[in-house]
Amino acid sequence: MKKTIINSDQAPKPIGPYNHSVLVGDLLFISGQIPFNQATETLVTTGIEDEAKQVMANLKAILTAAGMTFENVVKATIFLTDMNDFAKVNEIYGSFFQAETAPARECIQVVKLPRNVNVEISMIATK
Ligand SMILES: C=C(N)C(=O)O
Repeated sequence: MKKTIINSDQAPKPIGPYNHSVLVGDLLFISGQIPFNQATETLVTTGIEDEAKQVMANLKAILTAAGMTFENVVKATIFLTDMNDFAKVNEIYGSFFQAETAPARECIQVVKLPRNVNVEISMIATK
């Protein structure tokens, strides 16, 4: 099995022993992204919509580094600290996909996320 590590300098530096993404065959496994803005080196704390937008921007940067787009995404996992944010996050997340071809997905409420953020999203994409 050949693993190719793909990182992006436009996405937040990993905060643990992981890489932004790992390509195995045609599958790209993208680590969960939190709302950290690498350009300003700050966490986005201005509300769940802004957090979700930053997470999607980080995911886009990693997809771009791998030569992919959101069109390539086949699976997503959304972690929320408050399921009451579901509708707001859905609206932002949904703006990146066509409903007919949107990836498979699950959405899970968790007690806590790294750096006390309110949303984290991981993805799997394919060439
Ligand atoms: C933010 C992460 N993806 C992590 O800590 O694993």
